[in-house]
Amino acid sequence: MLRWLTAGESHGPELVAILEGLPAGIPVSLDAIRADLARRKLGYGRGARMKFEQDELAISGGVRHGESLGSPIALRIGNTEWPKWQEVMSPEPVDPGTLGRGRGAPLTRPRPGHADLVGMQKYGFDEARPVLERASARETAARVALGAVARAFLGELGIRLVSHTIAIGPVRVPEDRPLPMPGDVERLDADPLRCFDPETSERMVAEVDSAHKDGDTLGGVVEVLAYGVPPGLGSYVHWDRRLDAQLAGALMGIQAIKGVEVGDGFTTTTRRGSAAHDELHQSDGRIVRASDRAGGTEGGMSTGTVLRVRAGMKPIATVPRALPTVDVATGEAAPAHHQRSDVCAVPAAGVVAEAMVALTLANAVLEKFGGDSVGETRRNLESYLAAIPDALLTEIATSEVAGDRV
Ligand SMILES: Cc1cc2nc3c(=O)[nH]c(=O)nc-3n(C[C@H](O)[C@H](O)[C@H](O)COP(=O)(O)O)c2cc1C
Ligand SMILES: C=C(O[C@@H]1CC(C(=O)O)=C[C@@H](OP(=O)(O)O)[C@H]1O)C(=O)O
Repeated sequence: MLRWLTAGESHGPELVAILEGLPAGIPVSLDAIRADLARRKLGYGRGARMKFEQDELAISGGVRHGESLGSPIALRIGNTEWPKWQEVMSPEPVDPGTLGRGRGAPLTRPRPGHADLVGMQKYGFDEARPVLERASARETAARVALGAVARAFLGELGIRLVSHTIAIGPVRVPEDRPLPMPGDVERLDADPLRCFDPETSERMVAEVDSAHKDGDTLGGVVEVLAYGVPPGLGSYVHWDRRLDAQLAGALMGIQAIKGVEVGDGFTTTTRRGSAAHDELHQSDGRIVRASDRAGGTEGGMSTGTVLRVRAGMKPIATVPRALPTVDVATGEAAPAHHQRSDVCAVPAAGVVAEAMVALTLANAVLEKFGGDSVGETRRNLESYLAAIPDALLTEIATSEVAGDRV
């Protein structure tokens, strides 16, 4: 079983993350993790903080000479903004007199749609600072770092991931467009919205500009694809062993994600059964699926076709033209607090979603195949595949052979 934990506040000294349960022998490169951290900062519409804050990555355990040791992997990501926040976020008590001004002023006007109000009720705070510090999606940097390690493990088994933006607000990629492949990552990352369709991307940029001009924010939809996933990860035997349920939980666990679809998801509900499923046919001694509407799972198990999941993100809650709220210090109506924020963080959410899918798949792989070294995991996977009887053989949709969406 793979376990992972993150800790750290948005304006604290650093984020820390631990990943336990990965086998030895996985190539783990600081540069590869840094590259993923940089990808998480991408996207047209992100706020000023992404430009000046650097993610200072260090590995403090579990890796030697570029390879995992099988022991817990410990990562640290320093917040370069820390010097400005040392007093506000000091772990030691500070003089309340000096704290009450500037950055340390109490945030008593909770933002509708953020964690502020319920967090204050739940944890017994009289202002929102101690809530938003951990609710903030700054924490997703730690998950992306862990996800990069999980992806390196999956890569050793031929499983490769890619994510892209499907929609920004009402602007959506038409359903008949081809799916990106893992080899398209550079092109995707070069696009302002990480959108694979240039014409839609232009309209997305205009939508972000328009929201920005209006002092407003946007959400959208991202899609994660995994190629080379063997059949049989997850299980139908119990609810919490279903791969689709695990993926949905992992994606829903990302800040601001409010909907998840597996495959054609909600669109499937509008179809008749005869047009909703993936027919099985015989071709060259293999069973092939005539379409990929299910998105790579049946009965809570991976099918071997392209795994395709989508996550819907709500618009950013810190709306520049601040929403009406109540100042909990006075009981009076007031605009919600706002200093700065992203107009749209959907492209970044795609990179985070990719990390969460990688961690979920890595866990499912280890549950099925185990292994204390990556070589052992690989041998177990190969012998499982080799033991599938000829009459049941299907193709695994690797990134080399997978076709366009049907
Ligand atoms: C990558 C990313 C960046 C985000 N940036 C902001 C932001 O700048 N301002 C904001 O109010 N919310 C932002 N959010 C969303 C909030 O963190 C989220 O809405 C909040 O924690 C409340 O959780 P909930 O939306 O899941 O209920 C971001 C989310 C993600 C995934
Ligand atoms: C710092 C990050 O995202 C932050 C997530 C976030 C939120 O409320 O979730 C609010 C913003 O922080 P601030 O209010 O300090 O500008 C984002 O910048 C990051 O992704 O690294």
